[in-house]
Amino acid sequence: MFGNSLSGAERARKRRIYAALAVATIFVMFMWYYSSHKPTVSPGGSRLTNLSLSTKMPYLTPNTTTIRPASSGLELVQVQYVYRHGARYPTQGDMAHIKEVYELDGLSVSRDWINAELIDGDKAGLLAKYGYREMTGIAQRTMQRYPTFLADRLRNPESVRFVSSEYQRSHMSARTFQGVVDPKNHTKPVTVLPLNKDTILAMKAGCSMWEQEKEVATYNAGREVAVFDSIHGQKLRERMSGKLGVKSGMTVAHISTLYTMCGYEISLFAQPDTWCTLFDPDTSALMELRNDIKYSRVYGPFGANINKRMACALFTALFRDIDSALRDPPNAISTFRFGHAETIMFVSTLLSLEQVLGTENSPITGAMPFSLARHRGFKTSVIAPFSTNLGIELYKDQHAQPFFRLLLNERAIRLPECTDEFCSLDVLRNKLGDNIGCDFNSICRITPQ
Ligand SMILES: O=P(O)(O)O[C@H]1[C@H](OP(=O)(O)O)[C@@H](OP(=O)(O)O)[C@H](O)[C@@H](O)[C@H]1OP(=O)(O)O
Repeated sequence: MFGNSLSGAERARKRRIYAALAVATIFVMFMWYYSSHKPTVSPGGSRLTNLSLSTKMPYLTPNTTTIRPASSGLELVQVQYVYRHGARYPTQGDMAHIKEVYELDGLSVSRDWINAELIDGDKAGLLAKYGYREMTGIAQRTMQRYPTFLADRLRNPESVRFVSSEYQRSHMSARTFQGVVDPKNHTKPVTVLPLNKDTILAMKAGCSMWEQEKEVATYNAGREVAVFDSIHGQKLRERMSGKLGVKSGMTVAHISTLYTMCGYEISLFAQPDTWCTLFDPDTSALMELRNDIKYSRVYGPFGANINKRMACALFTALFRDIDSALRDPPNAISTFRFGHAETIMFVSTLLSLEQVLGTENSPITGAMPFSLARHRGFKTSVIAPFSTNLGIELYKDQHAQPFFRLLLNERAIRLPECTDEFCSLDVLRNKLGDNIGCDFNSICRITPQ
């Protein structure tokens, strides 16, 4: 009744069904792998990305609905924010590296990958279109976060101030932010700190001791990057040379520039379809790790001890304003300060925020397993993207006891010494210790041996 033998036609039909199932299975598996490894191709104009782009990371709008309002017993007295400027064009140094890649022997990419704006010296270091947009969006959300507080304070033009470093990118970020917060121009013009007097925003500029220590940090970072390149370089070179048609001469340093170019393409032009197609999320995270070997030593917790002091003049200014506000709350001054990537990295280093931001905080080395590195607290795409910002909110309770809350990139963070994000000001004052009232100039002075 149930003969074992199938007719020839039935056998052929079965073979076709099995073949179709096999093809479908392979297709489904490919689509799963591709979708989990390809960079997010954002809709036109959006800069959303799943790539880790280090200090060239665009500022991604946070979900600010997660910010808890203060409990009814806490009255907001003052807000102070410190920012890196918005997305900017490459500095002269980066433009030179980009030009070198454009001129690589055998480079074969389509014309739209060669973006002249990335090597236009007239634009070097200037705030870019998306940098203005970042600042506008952050200012709008700031107004929404403090709807009555800022409106009340702006009635007294003296009580909201804006300060920037001397660089155009910081100054124009401050002016853009001010234009949104104070459209009627009640407040004073942005105070621009001359570079040779700026100890709080472009603080590295005048610090000889840090400059001297930077040489050592850069040397140490170079040794670790060499270890990194010895482990990962071959695979990276094969991947990139194959994709770009470069026959020889591509170094890992060139690949680092390709990675930087991807960051600028996304941050400045919302363009994920050129150099960024060379990087999947894991490769971009690996390149960020290579960068963070350097940044964590030059500016971060794994370099010279002076890195832990470099934000002391800034915190002295912040606490000068906090103590003044506590003496006279109705006339408290809220200040918005606009600096650079290192401004926030030095703040993070002084506060040891890497311990808040990650579970792995051993020195970032060239041989660090990626499985460990992905959990590190010092990650530049988190701490130092364009427009990165740290806020200090000052409150007093019904007994006039002062409390503070920190926000990093519009998300509340809790110091390990605090039991809640709203925390006694004494905890922050004690944590900062003699960084408040420090003599920055003597810290930076090189004492003759
Ligand atoms: O993106 P990073 O933090 O590296 O930018 C640095 C600048 O370094 P560069 O982009 O050239 O690699 C650095 O410029 P440099 O000419 O001094 O090397 C600049 O001083 C520093 O403030 C960072 O620039 P930004 O203003 O934070 O974007």
